[in-house]
Amino acid sequence: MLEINDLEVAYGPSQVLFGIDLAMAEGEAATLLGRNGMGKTTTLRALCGLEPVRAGSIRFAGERIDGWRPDRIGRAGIALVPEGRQCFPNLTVDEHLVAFFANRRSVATPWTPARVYELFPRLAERRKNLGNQLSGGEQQMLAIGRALVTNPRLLVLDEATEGLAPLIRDEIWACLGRLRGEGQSVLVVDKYVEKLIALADRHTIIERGQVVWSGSSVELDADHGIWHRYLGI
Ligand SMILES: Nc1ncnc2c1ncn2[C@@H]1O[C@H](COP(=O)(O)OP(=O)(O)OP(=O)(O)O)[C@@H](O)[C@H]1O
Repeated sequence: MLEINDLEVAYGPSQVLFGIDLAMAEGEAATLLGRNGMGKTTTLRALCGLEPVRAGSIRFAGERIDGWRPDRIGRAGIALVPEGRQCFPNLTVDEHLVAFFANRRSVATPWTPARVYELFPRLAERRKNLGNQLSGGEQQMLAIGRALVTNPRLLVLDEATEGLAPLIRDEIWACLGRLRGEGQSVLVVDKYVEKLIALADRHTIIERGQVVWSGSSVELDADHGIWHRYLGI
């Protein structure tokens, strides 16, 4: 479903990705790991068309999508839950979900605003609140809901548990586990390796814009030397 080959990205003269490879099959959950500033967010942003690709290729669902505009990539079925949530301050919760709802692939049981409210009852209580009137946890739930109602083939989450209270974080992990159980393909960047091992099938670790390790949850779980060496844990 997704194949990133030899991806290179630069911010002006400063190159930050030096040939990232990553592949995912439909229904898989994969992670991208690495210390701060190693290029995880940049990889996700390039995948979503938010940073220009300098070299390499990105194929999704049989098409080469590098060079496409972000809205086209979104319509092709990739939805991003961005770092920092990026909820619209002047739209209500309801407006976020209604504006983004689409069932382009005609899935049998699509994510609708009503289903998102079942998933996150706290959001239902806040449905008339504006984006800037929500707590961090509520904004995160809204960012996930906004991505889900596009009914994506691939859901991409960048640090979705960052800065949240432990109970809310657990709620987000439970939500991701449920999505995974329903067969949703997910690509996750996060810091909680134990949670990610439980959630995902495959992991890719990057360091200074290059892949330094990739393998299964079993392999990552078995070798804490990898955690120490590449993740500083
Ligand atoms: N807009 C930008 N302009 C210039 N350099 C940038 C920009 N965004 C990121 N960088 C640099 O690119 C490198 C990779 O950053 P990136 O945000 O992709 O890392 P990351 O692995 O996601 O880290 P973090 O966990 O801190 O978000 C870093 O050195 C960062 O300083």
